[in-house]
Amino acid sequence: MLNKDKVKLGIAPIAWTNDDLPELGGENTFEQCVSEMALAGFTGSEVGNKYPKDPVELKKALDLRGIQICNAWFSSFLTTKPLQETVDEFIKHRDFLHAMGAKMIGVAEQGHSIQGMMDVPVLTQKPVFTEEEWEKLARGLEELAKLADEKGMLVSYHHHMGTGVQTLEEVDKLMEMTDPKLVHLLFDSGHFTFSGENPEEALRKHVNRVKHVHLKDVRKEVLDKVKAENLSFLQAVKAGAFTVPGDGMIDFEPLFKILHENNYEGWFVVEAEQDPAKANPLEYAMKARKYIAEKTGL
Ligand SMILES: O=C1C[C@@H](O)[C@H](O)[C@@H](O)C1=O
Ligand SMILES: [Co+2]
Repeated sequence: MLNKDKVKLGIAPIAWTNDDLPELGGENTFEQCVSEMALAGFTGSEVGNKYPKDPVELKKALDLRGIQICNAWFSSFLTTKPLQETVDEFIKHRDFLHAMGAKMIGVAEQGHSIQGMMDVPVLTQKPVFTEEEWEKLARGLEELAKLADEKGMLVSYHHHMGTGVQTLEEVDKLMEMTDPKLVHLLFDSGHFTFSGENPEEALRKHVNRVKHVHLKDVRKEVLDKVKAENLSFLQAVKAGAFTVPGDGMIDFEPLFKILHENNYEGWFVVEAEQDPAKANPLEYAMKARKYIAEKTGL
C-alpha cells in the first residue's frame, strides 16, 4: 500500500488533446479536459497546448476543480544548439511552472529526435549520440538543474522513444554521467516497454534517482504491428500503442512495490496518449483511477 501523504495522482491532458498529433482530440476543450480529470478523481495535471498561458487564469480554472500542475514537458536541444538557447527557453518554462506552484520540470533532449516525424521508423532509426554530444547533454542538464534549484525546483530526465536517451543502456549512461544531486529521472513505464526493456529492471536499477513517474501501458498487439510494419512513433500512437495502466501488457504491481519499498515521494501521472474518438478520455481516466486504487490503495 502506498502512502497518500507521499504519493499524489495526476493525469496528462494528452488523452484528451494530443499536442504531438493535433488531429487527435482537436474538438476537446480545456474545460472539458480538466473537469473530467477531477471527475475521475485526479488532483494533478501536466500542461497541454490548450491550457491558458496566463498563470492566474490557469490557476483559477484548476483551483475550481481541485487540481494542481505537477510538471510540464520541456524540450532541450543541448546536443545541437548553443546552450544559451535552451537556457533562455528553460528559464521561461521554469518561471511559468513556479508561478503554478509546480516543483518538477521533466526534460527530454530533442536534438536529433525523430519522435515527431510521421514517416521515420522509430525502432530502427533512433539517433545515437556521439561522446561529445553526451558530454554536452550531461553538462547542460546539470546547468538546467541548477537553474531549477534557484526556485526550489527539480529536473527529472524523461527517456523517450525516438531520442538519444531511449534504451536502458542509454539511461544508465546518462545517470552515470550526471550528478545524482542535480539530475533525476522521470520513469516512464510505457517508453521503457516500447523500447524492449524490462521496466521492472530499469526501475530497480534507478529507483533512487526517480522523482516523477509516468504510468503508461502498452498494447502488445499494436507493438507487434509497429515492429512488423516498421512504424514511426506517431503512427504507433495513432494505432493505439499506448493505453492506461492495467489495460495493456505491463505488470504494474512489481513497479508499485519497488516504488513503495524505496519510499518514493512525488507524483504518479497517468499518461496514455491514444485516439479519444476510440478511447473515451473520461472512461479511460476512470478505468486508470480504479486500477491504481485497487493495486496501491491510493
Ligand atoms: O511524457 C510524454 C509527453 C508526450 O508529449 C510524449 O510524446 C509522450 O509519449 C510522453 O511520454
Ligand atoms: Co511520459
